[in-house]
Amino acid sequence: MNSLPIIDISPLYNADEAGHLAVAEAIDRACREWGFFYIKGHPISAERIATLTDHAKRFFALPADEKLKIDITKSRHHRGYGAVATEQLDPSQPCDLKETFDMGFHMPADHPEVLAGKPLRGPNRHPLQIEGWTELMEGHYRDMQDLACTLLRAIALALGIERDFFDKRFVEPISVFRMIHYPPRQTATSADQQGAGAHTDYGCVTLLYQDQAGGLQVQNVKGEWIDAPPIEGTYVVNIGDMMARWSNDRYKSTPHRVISPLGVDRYSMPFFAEPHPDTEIACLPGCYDETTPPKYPSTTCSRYMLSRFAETYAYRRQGEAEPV
Ligand SMILES: N=C(N)NCCCC[C@H](N)C(=O)O
Ligand SMILES: O=C(O)CCC(=O)C(=O)O
Ligand SMILES: [Fe+2]
Repeated sequence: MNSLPIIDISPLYNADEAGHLAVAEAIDRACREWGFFYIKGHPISAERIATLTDHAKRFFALPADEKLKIDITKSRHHRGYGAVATEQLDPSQPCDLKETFDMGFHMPADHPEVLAGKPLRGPNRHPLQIEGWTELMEGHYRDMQDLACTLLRAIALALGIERDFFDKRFVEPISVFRMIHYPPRQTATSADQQGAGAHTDYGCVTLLYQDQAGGLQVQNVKGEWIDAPPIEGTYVVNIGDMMARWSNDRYKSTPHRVISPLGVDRYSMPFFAEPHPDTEIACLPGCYDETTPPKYPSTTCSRYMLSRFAETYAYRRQGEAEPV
């Protein structure tokens, strides 16, 4: 078994319970065996993807000083533009050869949680130079959160917990929508300067749109890297570490990486689904018993996320005060 499953999730959008169950079972199997799968039959249109891609290309083509007006390393709330080498997903490798735009759940500056200085809470920082950007991205963020919650309801069904377990926890979430530009790799031998170093994701589930350039690789059970090639009209979905903790490793959080293609630009757009920051992440009922006790101590979403950020962002590692 060396290729990732493709699951048609359209039955989740109609009322037939048998259809929901069949999809939940397919997702359950994929999460146990791979922690990775493709979905088709989702509601994000090809036009939406085309518009987003056009906006991403326009943004990343701006001069550096324009992009750096929303520099993420100068954002108190972890929003905005990350230049090449801002992030280092694999600490044993050079910094990632990619630039990024990150947005989250928008909270106005006068919101009580923002005034209280709660980590990761605050307003989005959009590139105002690009007309229509803010409306497009804020609408897409809501649509991606809805899609994530639809998948999470199927996961809840598979895990035998209340169907709305995750919906309740994803109110005012810290989910992130990110756009990524991977500049082309110049020579065949520069494969070790990775677009994204090997890592596991931090959150619950990640929903990834990738363009046709290729380069995403996933580790199989034998530890070999296999390609997760682009498949038109699909999203790649993967389990993150918080879901692995919640499910006591019933669901795998699988290492993956991006080897930038030679001589071509690559664009991708992951949505990292992460719950409300105060959510407790502790082994779910039904995921442990006497023979398999909980493997991870309980933590909270925000505590866990901040510890992971500190490992992969050089500027957060240096013990600098939170920037403005
Ligand atoms: N969730 C947030 N905020 N992510 C921003 C960094 C993305 C890196 C990482 N692979 C990840 O799993 O998150
Ligand atoms: O760009 C991709 O295809 C994957 C990116 C990724 O794994 C991440 O940002 O966590
Ligand atoms: Fe990832």
